Amino acid sequence: MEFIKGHGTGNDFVILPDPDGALDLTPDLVATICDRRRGIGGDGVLRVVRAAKHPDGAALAGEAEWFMDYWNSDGSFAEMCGNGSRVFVRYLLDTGLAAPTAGVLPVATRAGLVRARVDGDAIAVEMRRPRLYATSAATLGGLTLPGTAVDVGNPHLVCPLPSGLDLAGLDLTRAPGFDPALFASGVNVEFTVPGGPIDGVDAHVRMRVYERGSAETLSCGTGACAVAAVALHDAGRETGTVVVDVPGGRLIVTVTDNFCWLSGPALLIATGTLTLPAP
Ligand SMILES: N[C@@H](CCC[C@H](N)C(=O)O)C(=O)O
Repeated sequence: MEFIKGHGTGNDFVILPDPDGALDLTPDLVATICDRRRGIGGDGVLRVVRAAKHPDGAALAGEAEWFMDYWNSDGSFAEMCGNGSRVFVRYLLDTGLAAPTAGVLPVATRAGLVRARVDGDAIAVEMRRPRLYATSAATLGGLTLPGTAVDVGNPHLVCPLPSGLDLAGLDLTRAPGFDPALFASGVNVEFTVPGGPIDGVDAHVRMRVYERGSAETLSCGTGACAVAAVALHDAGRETGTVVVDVPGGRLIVTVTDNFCWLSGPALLIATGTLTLPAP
């Protein structure tokens, strides 16, 4: 079958066009496709299905033609993927499968509807406003790092590093520990340090992330939204614009009273034919 490879700030995805939802996509198949030696390699899979043809998208079929069926590289589902939705929209636009109406293209996801806008080379998606709901902690090596639990449709734990601790020095080859009572379905963990001042924005943060289901990635869009919401909250603000630098580039997050805009580059880089394993 045809596949397309794309990425947003280095968060890379294998796109599988499956308009009628006919493909028998299993966790094992997703894990094989995402394997960087035995497969194509990616942080996740974006299956492109008509909303009406997928049980998780059907309720939104009146509002969006296409459903982003997102899978993590280990074959688990996630409710939402910020960078994935931006790459998904790039694919829909470049192939002509969809076109914006009045500048806006809606996409159905497991976390509800996201609305996308093309913004020069960047694609911006409007998602739900991040909800800060608890304090918790991550453990890493011998460290216990306090953080804030944030719901962006999917779960996040944002841990600002104490001064003196270097972001680049963290060993994220292993999963950080977290409180399973608070995060029963697992959590994406972001580690942050302040960035230098940038004119015209309310905060600037640098982050690394260990994603649920995908290990360390070069970027996480929903993670950037969670980090921005915590940075604004710590600055005594509820809304504003935050520059979030990830290892794979730069994302801009704008939190409004009701929504959160995530903007950054989204590129398609290759197409090919995937030979599916014999059943
Ligand atoms: N990289 C994504 C998030 C993907 C899902 C996440 N690993 C989860 O399990 O919640 C993003 O850009 O938001």
